[in-house]
Amino acid sequence: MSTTGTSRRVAVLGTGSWGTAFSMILADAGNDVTMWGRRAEVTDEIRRQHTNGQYLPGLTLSRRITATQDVAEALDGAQVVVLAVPSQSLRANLERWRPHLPGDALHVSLMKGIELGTGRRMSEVICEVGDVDPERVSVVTGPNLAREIVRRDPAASVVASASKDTAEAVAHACATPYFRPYTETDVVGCELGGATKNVVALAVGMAEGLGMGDNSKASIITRGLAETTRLGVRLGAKPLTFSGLAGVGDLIATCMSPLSRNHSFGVKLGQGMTVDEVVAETRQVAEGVKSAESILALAGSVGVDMPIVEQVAAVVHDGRDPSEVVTQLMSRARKEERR
Ligand SMILES: NC(=O)C1=CN([C@@H]2O[C@H](COP(=O)(O)OP(=O)(O)OC[C@H]3O[C@@H](n4cnc5c(N)ncnc54)[C@H](O)[C@@H]3O)[C@@H](O)[C@H]2O)C=CC1
Ligand SMILES: O=C(CO)COP(=O)(O)O
Repeated sequence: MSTTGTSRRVAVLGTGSWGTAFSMILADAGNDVTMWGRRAEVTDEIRRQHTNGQYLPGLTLSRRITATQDVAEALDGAQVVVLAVPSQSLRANLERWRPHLPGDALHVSLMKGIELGTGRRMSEVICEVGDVDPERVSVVTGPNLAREIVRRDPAASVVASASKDTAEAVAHACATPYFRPYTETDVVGCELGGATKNVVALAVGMAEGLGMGDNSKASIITRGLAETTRLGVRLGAKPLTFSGLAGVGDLIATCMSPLSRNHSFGVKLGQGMTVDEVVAETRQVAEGVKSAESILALAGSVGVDMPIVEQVAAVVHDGRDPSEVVTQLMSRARKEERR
């Protein structure tokens, strides 16, 4: 694999699917990567066998990638710190990691969720708890299913930061012949797009599990985009961000792919499993399950109507039957499409 970036020392905190796939991208781009993970069996396997069989079976990792359970070791000398843990665990993890975070490093969020209780985006949690300057924080988001990325199938993505220089530096560090990052300054729009598409994918999955076809799924995706844009614009995002990779791009990938954990979670709910049953057999994070509640609360706090998110939250938190969701959505008062 040819390299396209200047070599940097990168710490990737999180050894799940996306932390591992993104480490592969970083190594292919010429960087040296130290991953941090909680479980010795995973970090030992990455370090000794150059594989992560639980999350990405069949992948052989570059010798540029190593792994440790010691966060101080992972962060020592890191020029870029990549955060890839489940969104709802970020705050508690950052509280432990804070003493070791290199003050001059660029921080990159790979996470697609909104924090429960605070309604904060992940970059906000990084700035607040990690005490990081917003100009040194960026977000990588877009249609990037980890299991396709590790096949090195071509994909595009967005690196968003308040600082154009930071976005450019991070994009440079992760550009490879199969991974094409675009830069963006609309951090709010990119993070809301990434978090909300997971909830919409749950709804699309439910429709599929109930036996509905492509008209139904396309309608949910499109109306999901409308309510995502409504919330984003109210919170200061640029409307056009939602027609880009962080909006439509990620919605299409996540809502249509059987590789999406959120989509698959929704399918199982539609087929009649309970949330607890699906959680029990799901070993990876489906962020939309928690973000449905936090996004709904965020929308409520600024007076934005999000009927699809509301119905998903009713299913995953209040046990509403998915078939009732359809009736609820279809019986809403008719209105103009753009309102
Ligand atoms: N997998 C994918 O295709 C993509 C995922 N993302 C986002 O990346 C973020 C991470 O997701 P994945 O790596 O896919 O999840 P995953 O479920 O594959 O891995 C999560 C990792 O975090 C660890 N973990 C779980 N609870 C933890 C805790 N309390 N503290 C510290 N570590 C904990 C797990 O052991 C695992 O190593 C999510 O926000 C997800 O939405 C974004 C783009 C693509
Ligand atoms: O964010 C993703 C693709 O861009 C991954 O989606 P899932 O978390 O639903 O697998």
